[in-house]
Amino acid sequence: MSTPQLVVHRDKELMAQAAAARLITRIVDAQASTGSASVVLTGGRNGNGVLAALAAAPARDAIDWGRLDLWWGDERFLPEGDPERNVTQAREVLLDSVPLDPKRVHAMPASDGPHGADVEAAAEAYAEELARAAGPENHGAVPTFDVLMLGVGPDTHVASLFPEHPGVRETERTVIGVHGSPKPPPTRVSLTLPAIRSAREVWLLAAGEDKANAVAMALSGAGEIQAPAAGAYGRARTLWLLDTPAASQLPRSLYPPASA
Ligand SMILES: O=C1O[C@H](COP(=O)(O)O)[C@@H](O)[C@H](O)[C@H]1O
Repeated sequence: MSTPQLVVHRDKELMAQAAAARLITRIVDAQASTGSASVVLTGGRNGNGVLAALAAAPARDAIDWGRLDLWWGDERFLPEGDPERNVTQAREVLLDSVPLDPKRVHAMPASDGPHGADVEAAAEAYAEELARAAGPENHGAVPTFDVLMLGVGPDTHVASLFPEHPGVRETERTVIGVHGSPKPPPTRVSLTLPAIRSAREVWLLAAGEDKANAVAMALSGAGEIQAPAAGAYGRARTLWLLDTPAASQLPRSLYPPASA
């Protein structure tokens, strides 16, 4: 488990641009040292903000897009192409404009896919896809994720793991079907906390005043059942990327010294 590090940026635009710059560097470094990189994307406003900033960054051309694996932390279980699906939004803001290898874009199943409306079967299929990509060095059922990004909801949810919901208590499976999500749509697919915690680096993204309470709660010792974001950390690094409004309720003792 790595201790959370906080970086606070002036506003959400700068936070997204800085996170995109950081992501480019991380991907290029991973590709230089191992030949490929593996990144887990998040949906939501902040996740899409980072992807839009990445699309606009000239340095994006430093990435070898054909040697990048993309996975998702969660998905809204809706038909293929639905505008509310995280993958649809990611395609629109970035993925359709870069030369990815389609075989390396691991979208979570849609509700009109091979498993139909059976979200448990869809979750199991994604768990199998992850397991197939895992190597002997992974000691587990998921491949090495270089970076796993998570948006933080105003209620402290990450991926589709909601406070006090059954999914946040999962300790065995890597992927679950989520029923009765408090945030629409009610049916979702999500990585679990054990899968999230297998990542090398976990980056939590939160911008805006509506996230301030969640950020303060998750970083002030709340348990992961009440505050799922508190249970999201990486093996080597846990980075909270915030803007000033999202950091506004943090106790001064947690506020990073270099932030303004
Ligand atoms: O529904 C979801 O919400 C969270 C947070 O979204 P935000 O718009 O409040 O930043 C997101 O991380 C997750 O991937 C998504 O499915």
